[in-house]
This record gives sequence, structure tokens and C-alpha cells, in this order.
Amino acid sequence: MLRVERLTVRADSLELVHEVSFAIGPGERVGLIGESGSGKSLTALSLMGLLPEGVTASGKATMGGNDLVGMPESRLKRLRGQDVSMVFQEPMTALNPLMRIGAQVTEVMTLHGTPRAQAREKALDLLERVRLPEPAQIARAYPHQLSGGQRQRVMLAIALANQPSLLICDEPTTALDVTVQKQMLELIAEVAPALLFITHDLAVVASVCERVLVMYGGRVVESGPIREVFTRPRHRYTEGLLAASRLTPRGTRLPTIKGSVPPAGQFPGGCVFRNRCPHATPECETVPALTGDGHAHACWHPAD
Ligand SMILES: Nc1ncnc2c1ncn2[C@@H]1O[C@H](COP(=O)(O)OP(=O)(O)OP(=O)(O)O)[C@@H](O)[C@H]1O
Repeated sequence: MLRVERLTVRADSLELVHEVSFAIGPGERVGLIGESGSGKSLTALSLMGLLPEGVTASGKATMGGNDLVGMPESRLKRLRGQDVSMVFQEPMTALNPLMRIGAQVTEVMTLHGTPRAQAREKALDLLERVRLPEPAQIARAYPHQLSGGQRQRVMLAIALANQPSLLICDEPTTALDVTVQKQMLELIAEVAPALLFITHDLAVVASVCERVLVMYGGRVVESGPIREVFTRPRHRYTEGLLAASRLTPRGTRLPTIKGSVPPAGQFPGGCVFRNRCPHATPECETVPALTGDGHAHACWHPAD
């Protein structure tokens, strides 16, 4: 559905993203992880034609027969929201503070040609779809009257309004508290037609995506199914990322807890290392999910 080939992003002579290639099929949920500054956001913004001034993309990104890279702004405007749409980290900067929520959701549809009355009706359906309570009341509210989690749901409703084939989320839950974050992640996983999910949080990517791309220094250094990458990382940088997040590959010791076996209850997310795990539970085959403190943990293997 989306095929990115040798996408390169530059600011003058400085190369910020180097020949990134990947594909996303219909319905697929792909994570894009990597440390701050590794090029995740610029990769996503290239697909939306939203690169900052002075930053340019080359290469190819084909979707539905269109090449999104280098497409004139007038054509991109039509595709944005319809082919690909994006949810950003901070909804307050994306929402218009002076406009009621209902009007903002309606407007994205009328801009794409939906008759106003129909768009208004659909806006209420969308607010309901993103599980906002009392959609009619929310539609009449201004952004500052909603909680951070509710505003992010509104952004998701706006992103889904024109039925895009691909949803891109850039750290959509970073600003939310942990319980709200978990609900939002479940919602995104449920409603996204296909997903490119950007985060630096491995636990989040493990709970939402099936496949992952690891970026480092502007390049994709590793990619594959979550389970494979998280249990058998091939790149040293991925190993480091896993160790730092305590999602360790089999046999890796965590220096901070070396020599002691934490109680089983400490790892409510379960464990991917079933056969070697002293705390093996029926959930152990799953990749660790979110735990209470927002991080994922794998089990500790004293004998490894
Ligand atoms: N407008 C710009 N001009 C020049 N360099 C830029 C510009 N925007 C970003 N960069 C640089 O490009 C690199 C990649 O940035 P990018 O925002 O894509 O990283 P990221 O992986 O998304 O990081 P984060 O997780 O912090 O958002 C960084 O070194 C950044 O400083």
C-alpha cells in the first residue's frame, strides 16, 4: 500500500535521513523506533509533505499510484487526510483554541468536499467512534474545556474523518498519563486502517505494532516482526535500546538487577522467554505489554 524507497532528507548539504526504505501493507501496524534525533519525525513528515522550511526530501514514497515525495503542494493538500493522515504529540498546538470541537471535525470533511449537513452528522459519529462520552456535548465544547486525553481523541477523530488508508502517529501518547495512554493506544490499534507509529518507547511499540523499524543516525538499521527484533536483535544499537528499556533479549543480563531474581509479580506484562523463565505464566509467549509504570519488562534469567 505504501512503499518508501531510498527516502533521503536534507537540510542544505546536511543529510538527516539516509536512503530509508520500507513498505506498509493494508491493515498493517508498523512501529518506527529510535532515539531522539534519529530521523523518525522527518521520515513521517516527508510522507505528509510537511517538512520544515529549508528541509527537502528525495527518493520515492508511492501510495495509491501517487508519489508523495516532491508532489506539488496543491495535490498534496487533497491527499493529506484522505490517503495519509497524522496525529501529533501535542493536540493543543494542532487544535484551534477559538473554534468548537464539532466545527473543527466538520471542517476537515467539508474541505474535502463533504456537504456541511452530512459532515456535521458524521462528526458526531466520529466523536463516538473515538469513545468520547456525550459526543453532542463534546462537539459544543472548546479545546480548553477538554482533558489532554479527550483532546487527543478529538485529534484522532479529525485524522480519521476522511477515511485515510494510512494513519501516522508521532508520539501520540507521550503527553498523557499512563492509564489514559493505555486506553488511547488500544483505541489507535483498533481504529487505524494501517498504522505507522513513531515512538521512542519500546513497550508502547510492542503493545500496538506487529512489525518494527529501528532508526539510528538517520538510517533504518534493523526491521522485522516485533517478536523477532525484540528477542533476536541483529544490530548493536537495537540491543542497547532493548537493554535500556529493560526489554532484554534472551540471555542478556540487566546490570541493575544482576544477581537477584525479582518476584514474579514485578513483571505483569509477561515474558517472551517462556522456556527459560522462572516466572513462566500462560501469557509468557506474548511480547511484554505496558506495566503499571508505563515501561515494559522482560523476565530476568539468573542462569543465562
Ligand atoms: N528544520 C530542521 N533543520 C535542520 N535540521 C533539522 C530540522 N528538523 C530536524 N532536524 C534534525 O534532523 C535530525 C532528525 O530529526 P527528527 O525530528 O526526525 O528526529 P526524531 O527521531 O523524530 O527525534 P524526536 O524523537 O526527538 O522527535 C535531528 O538531528 C534534528 O536535529
